[in-house]
Amino acid sequence: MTVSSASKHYATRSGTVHALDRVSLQVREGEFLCILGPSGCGKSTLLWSMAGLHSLSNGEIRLGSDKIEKPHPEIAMIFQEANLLPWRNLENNIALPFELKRTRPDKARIAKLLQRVGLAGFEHKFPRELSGGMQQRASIVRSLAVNPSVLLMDEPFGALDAFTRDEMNLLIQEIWMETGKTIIFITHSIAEALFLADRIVVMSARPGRIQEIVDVDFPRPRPVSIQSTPEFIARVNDIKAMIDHRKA
Ligand SMILES: Nc1ncnc2c1ncn2[C@@H]1O[C@H](COP(=O)(O)OP(=O)(O)OP(=O)(O)O)[C@@H](O)[C@H]1O
Repeated sequence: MTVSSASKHYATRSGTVHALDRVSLQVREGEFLCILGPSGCGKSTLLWSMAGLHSLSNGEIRLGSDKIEKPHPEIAMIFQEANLLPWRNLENNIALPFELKRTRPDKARIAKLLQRVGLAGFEHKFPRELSGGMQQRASIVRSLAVNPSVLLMDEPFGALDAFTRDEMNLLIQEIWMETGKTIIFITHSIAEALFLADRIVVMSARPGRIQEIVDVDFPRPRPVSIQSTPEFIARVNDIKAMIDHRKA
């Protein structure tokens, strides 16, 4: 995916908000890219534009030769909230993207994915009967069921408790290693970005710009315990200093 000089202004009652300023980025096929930055730096604006859910004021985003101006079948998005429909059971929630595309749900693929994320046997449960982590796993299945090549994740685990978040980070790492999908993942957490990413895009606050792109080369699979190693902590501090320095 290629982002070329993407800028976004929002017109509000109190004036124009300059949310993104000439952001250019080449996302490599199959990479795990994390976007890290303070609240309000335009991370969601950038991701939503990549999903074709927001239009840019200037610049363009492409997947291969396709210009992204509306949702694209190869690009799926996962939000902070699982956004399952409360009146549908899991199976019918996962079937929704197929219904929208007027195609038949790929039952074999869905069963495999449910098994993969530990939700086999829960097909007939309703969202209220599931924990937050389980709901988010279901939303991952819903996104992967249509087999997109790019998965956009907007702080998907931000609302979960620390243990569930660790579990979900391990799961998404495994899924990424197994499927080779391109994942673009927004987070506020330096540790989460370092745990997951091949590269971290550090953004600066308004107007949102790319401050720095950091390569992360810890070998995979990365265990949760890597986060307490001196090397990991040193990298967290490096990025923290980069962000603090920018504020000064
Ligand atoms: N629809 C909108 N109308 C007006 N201003 C908006 C709109 N959406 C976002 N903004 C503003 O644009 C800026 C960037 O917002 P955005 O949500 O992209 O940032 P973010 O980095 O994702 O923030 P957070 O981490 O808090 O979710 C913010 O100042 C926000 O208030």
